[in-house]
Amino acid sequence: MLFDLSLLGWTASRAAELPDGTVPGRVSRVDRGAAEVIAADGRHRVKYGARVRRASADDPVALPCVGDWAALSELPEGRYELDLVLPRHTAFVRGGVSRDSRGGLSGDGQGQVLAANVDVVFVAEPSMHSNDYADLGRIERLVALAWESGGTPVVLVTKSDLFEQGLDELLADVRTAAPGVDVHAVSSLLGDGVELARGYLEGARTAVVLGPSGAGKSTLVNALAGDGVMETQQVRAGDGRGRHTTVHRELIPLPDGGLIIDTPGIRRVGLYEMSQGVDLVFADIEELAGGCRFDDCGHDSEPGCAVQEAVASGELPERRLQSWRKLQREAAWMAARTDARLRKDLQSKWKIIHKEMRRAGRNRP
Ligand SMILES: Nc1nc2c(ncn2[C@@H]2O[C@H](COP(=O)(O)OP(=O)(O)OP(=O)(O)O)[C@@H](O)[C@H]2O)c(=O)[nH]1
Ligand SMILES: [Zn+2]
Repeated sequence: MLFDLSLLGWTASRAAELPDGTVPGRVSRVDRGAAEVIAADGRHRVKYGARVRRASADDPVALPCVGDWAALSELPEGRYELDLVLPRHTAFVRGGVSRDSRGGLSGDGQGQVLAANVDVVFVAEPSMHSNDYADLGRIERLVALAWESGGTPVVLVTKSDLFEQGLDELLADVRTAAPGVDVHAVSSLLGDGVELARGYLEGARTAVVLGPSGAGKSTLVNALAGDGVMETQQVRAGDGRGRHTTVHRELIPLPDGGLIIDTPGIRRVGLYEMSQGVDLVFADIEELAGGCRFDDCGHDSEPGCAVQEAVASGELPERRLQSWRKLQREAAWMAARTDARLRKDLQSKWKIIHKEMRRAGRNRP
């Protein structure tokens, strides 16, 4: 099967980053030291070249991850090797935090990239969950994660068909929790809002869907992918894996271009480092804070606190301030546990790689 890479997000500016003598491929899945990539001539399973192995031995952030664009070099017999990960435009990075058997948390200072080059982050929050309404605090948290990744959040209030009345009021509340972010109601069941969501993928953009279990993420992905998912299953059936094997695709190309990344890692997103993301979600509080008497005001009981005044006057919902406190604490906690070097290394590493590639580009015959 042939792929039109431009439908997978390949662009001229990406092409300029590709070293001579290599071909591009997009990582659709990784496991056990190898990746599945989609190249123009089809899907391939590829091993990592020496350069990738060396870099990732020092730092797991250099490991290929789903969504990466990679430079592949050709081996005999039509096989490829993954030579280089092209610069990531966005990345979901998780600090090396794991839960031990006793439920405690430990950080090993090693980050991990869960997904790369995600343009649009759909934050799916059910309009109703059991008997509860949409959880605004959870929306704030996931929108912060989305900003932190470098992608653009879009909030989808799912299962909107469960609401007969009051949906507009609910959407208005959700908008206060996500200032500056598009908010839409979606019912995958009725098909409402699905085309609106698809619109965000125009121009071959890549999306993920974040949200709690039962939010309707899979149902939405299926509604968006439609025939696309069927097609990938047929391809899989063709390679002898049996028709009825459920294949969990992690990078799903949509029929009209655009892609959805759906990985267990992204689904289980818990804690990330997210200091900047929190600031963006609480832009209203940040702005009010400009009027506080003290620069380092904690908006608690400090005199001349403009944030407390706004709560008192009803301008700022008390819930927002509580939510801000909670996420601030979490972000500080994460920052203490995530190797601060990680991000710096990540940035300088890409700078060096960029420079190397530019030099290589100039020396092209
Ligand atoms: N009423 C209604 N139910 C929906 C809608 N979308 C999904 N559901 C139902 O909600 C349940 C959960 O949907 P999923 O798509 O599996 O949810 P998920 O977010 O993928 O859940 P996890 O896989 O656990 O993360 C299923 O029973 C769906 O049929 C919708 O638009 N309206
Ligand atoms: Zn203050």
